[in-house]
Amino acid sequence: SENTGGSDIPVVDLSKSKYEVAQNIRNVAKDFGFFYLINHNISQVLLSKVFNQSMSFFNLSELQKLSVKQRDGYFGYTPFEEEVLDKERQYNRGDTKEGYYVRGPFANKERRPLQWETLWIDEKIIPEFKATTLEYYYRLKQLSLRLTSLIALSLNLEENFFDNKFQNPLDVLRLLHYTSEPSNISSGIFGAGQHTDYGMFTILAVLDHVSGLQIYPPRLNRWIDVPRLENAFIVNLGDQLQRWTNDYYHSTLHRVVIANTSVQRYSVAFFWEPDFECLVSCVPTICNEQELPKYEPVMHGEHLLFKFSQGHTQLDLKTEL
Ligand SMILES: O=C(O)CCC(=O)C(=O)O
Ligand SMILES: [Fe+2]
Repeated sequence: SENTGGSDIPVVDLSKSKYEVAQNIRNVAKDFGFFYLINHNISQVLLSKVFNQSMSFFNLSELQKLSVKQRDGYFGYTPFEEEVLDKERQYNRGDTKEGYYVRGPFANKERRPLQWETLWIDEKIIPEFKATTLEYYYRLKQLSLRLTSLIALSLNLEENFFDNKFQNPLDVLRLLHYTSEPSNISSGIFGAGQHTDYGMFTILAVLDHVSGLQIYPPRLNRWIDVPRLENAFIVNLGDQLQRWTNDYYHSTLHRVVIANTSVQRYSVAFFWEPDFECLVSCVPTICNEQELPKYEPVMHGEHLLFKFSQGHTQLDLKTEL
């Protein structure tokens, strides 16, 4: 049985040998699609700086935040209830959270679909914001590359199997802030509606002990809590990894349910997304004469645009296609 760090969720320990880690990932990817990641070498000092910057940003006036509001061609601020992750259940109101998407610039200069620049908050307003969030963004990029080669190993692929799929990755960091309004499942009020993530995987950091994240692992058929684990990231596998593995690895449904609490919830998610042009199809160590692909190949950018337009209905993404 897996080490579960005191909750139902397994732990993957990056201080072990890469073969042990790969085996570990393989064991948890199918039944959970979620794991805690420990010994990831990202300092708690940097993490608390990121959360401090996040709080400074979300504490600004609505007017200041709206000055960097997300618009076509740019990443930025998404106001409360702007996003609706689960239209079916959230029939009445969007997610009770606000967010801020940030990422570094792309190496290739010409404007490409979804290679959006970030609208940065003025450094006169929050001096350290850009430097701190970008430092964290680049650290998580490195960590994601490492995790990507471990996932390749876990699938009996060459460690560099995915490298050519992440030449201009569409990765993005998102700061999130939830109001203290309690969720109400029957009224369709959620911190974040149920969804799966769109890319290869997501690395999530949660501030303090404000829980609320719940997942629906395939084998359990019920929602379980994912409490915060000290010094650990929460990693969840996304749609494209499920597709690459012909459903062997699972992109697990999750949601945020805010309990009645006086403490507000802050989290930071790093979404690890392949290149726009990356064609995602079943990997050769899984699909063969016996096992046929369940899915047509899909271009990652098209999947991402589709999902993005479903959640952010106020954005006009026509020019991206
Ligand atoms: O804030 C969280 O804990 C989860 C957020 C999430 O699932 C997402 O933004 O995709
Ligand atoms: Fe998510």
